[in-house]
Amino acid sequence: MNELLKGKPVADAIVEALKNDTTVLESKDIIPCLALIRVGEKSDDIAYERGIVKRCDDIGIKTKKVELAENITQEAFLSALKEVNEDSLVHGILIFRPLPKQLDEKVIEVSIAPGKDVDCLHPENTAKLLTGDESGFVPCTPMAVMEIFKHYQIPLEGKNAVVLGRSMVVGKPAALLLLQENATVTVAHSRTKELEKITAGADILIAAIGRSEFVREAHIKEGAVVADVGINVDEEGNMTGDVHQDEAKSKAGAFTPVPGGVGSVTTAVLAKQVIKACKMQHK
Ligand SMILES: Nc1nc(=O)c2c([nH]1)NC[C@@H]1CN(c3ccc(C(=O)N[C@@H](CCC(=O)O)C(=O)O)cc3)C=[N+]21
Repeated sequence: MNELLKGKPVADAIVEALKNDTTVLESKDIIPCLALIRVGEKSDDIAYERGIVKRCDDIGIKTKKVELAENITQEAFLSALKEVNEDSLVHGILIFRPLPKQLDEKVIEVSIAPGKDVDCLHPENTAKLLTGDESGFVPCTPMAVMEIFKHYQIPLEGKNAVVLGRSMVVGKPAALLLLQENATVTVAHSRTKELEKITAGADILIAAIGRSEFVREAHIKEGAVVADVGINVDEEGNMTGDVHQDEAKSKAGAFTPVPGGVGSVTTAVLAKQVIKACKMQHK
């Protein structure tokens, strides 16, 4: 059996639940609002921004675009951030990354209001993720993977899960979330020896290395569940994942397509966290 784990039904289910929330909030004259801080005009930031705005519009979440010049100083950036931190009409803040070199991400991370940090930048939220404290926010992409597993009722307890990649945005948080669901977790990365042997033992494989079609047939255990987090765009504008789709199709038991998989759930998870932030701020 080979199941395609499409993102759309997962995103639709999340969105339906959120629409109830926005209706209730609206009856109390509260409009949830997400501030999007973009520095410069990078095409992948703009692609993500477009997806976020469309999703938020549909749910009834307001978006406030904060567009800053590519050469903005650290001081000016922090003052723009302070403004949305202190704006009581803004409930969530997302900063597109990576930021240009003149900006110090370490300082920016601790400057975002933790209660509005829907993308889990602030160390207070990463600490909550580590300890399993659900009052914090989780990075949207690994959360999207977990929502897909939940929706398709993929058992995780006691399973061998291998996360390929160790970034703060996907790999590390994915490992923690899988651990919380009682999987046995291995984190593999570019320096891992005999990588194929390790991934080929995985019941659950999460590919988050950022290399187009890196995961081939030999990496995949027969019947495994494969989640592909990669969004790679080639010169012709075609989107590919970190997994070779045809080879996953012949070997995996279930896998997420690209496009139309994890990426399509990410904005729904982001919206969910904005509603969570909004509710917390109006308690
Ligand atoms: N703090 C932060 N978090 C990010 O996750 C982040 C970021 N900054 N900066 C930019 C990159 C790039 N990125 C994209 C996401 C979706 C599409 C995209 O095209 N999504 C399609 C669906 C893709 C699919 O179906 O797989 C859509 O929304 O319709 C592109 C690019 C996120 N990033």
